Amino acid sequence: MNQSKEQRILNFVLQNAVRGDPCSVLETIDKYCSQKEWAMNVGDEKGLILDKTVEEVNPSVALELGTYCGYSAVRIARLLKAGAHLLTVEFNPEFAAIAKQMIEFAGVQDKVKLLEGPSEEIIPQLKKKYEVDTLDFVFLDHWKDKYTPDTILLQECNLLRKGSVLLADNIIVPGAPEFLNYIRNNPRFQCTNYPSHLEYMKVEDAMEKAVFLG
Ligand SMILES: O=C(NC/C=C/[C@H]1OC[C@H](O)[C@@H]1O)c1cc([N+](=O)[O-])cc(O)c1O
Ligand SMILES: [Mg+2]
Repeated sequence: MNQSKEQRILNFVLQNAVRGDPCSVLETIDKYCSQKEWAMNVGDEKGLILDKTVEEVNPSVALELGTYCGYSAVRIARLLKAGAHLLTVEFNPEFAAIAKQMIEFAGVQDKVKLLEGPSEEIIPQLKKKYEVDTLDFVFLDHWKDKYTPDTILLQECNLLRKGSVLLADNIIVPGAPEFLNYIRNNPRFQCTNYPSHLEYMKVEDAMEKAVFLG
């Protein structure tokens, strides 16, 4: 059976990146996906916005929704301080299997917990099953129509505290209009827009940062 694109991306990393070097893994994925096959990693341009936000928040506990191949999990984990960790949620088993290998090859597995399943099932388990008190940082990059219901669910599960930072990818492409409307009209969030470009393309995209005001 022929390989998936995600398997080809992983193989390219295993053969060309430096084991245990997260930056090398990121560069190698970006090289493959800009030169050979496009894939929906946050990429190097929007990745810089992600980096700056993670460095600013310096989270002890971070959540990512939509792991895919693990590019942004590696990107986030490489910046986490000692003792901090990232929980990343992926419901597609094939993607989760690829991401697990990607995270281990990058050497950040001790900082990342990959949770396989639908976000709406996992979010309500974070406190009891995954010993989360509150989340300092949340990266939303999964199905765009799940950004809003999952943001509401995070609040209902008391997983956000005053100052928790949400960062959402793909505000323009594929777009998350309902989320943008929800979050920008919600007095409990302070929003900032970061114009950028769709990964590996000359197409406009943007990220939206939303700080929970408690
Ligand atoms: O659908 C996108 N992401 C959501 C992926 C959602 C889920 O697809 C299967 C897997 O469970 C993954 O989590 C997406 C799509 C594009 N795009 O240009 O089509 C660009 C992006 O950055 C994206 O994150
Ligand atoms: Mg995305």
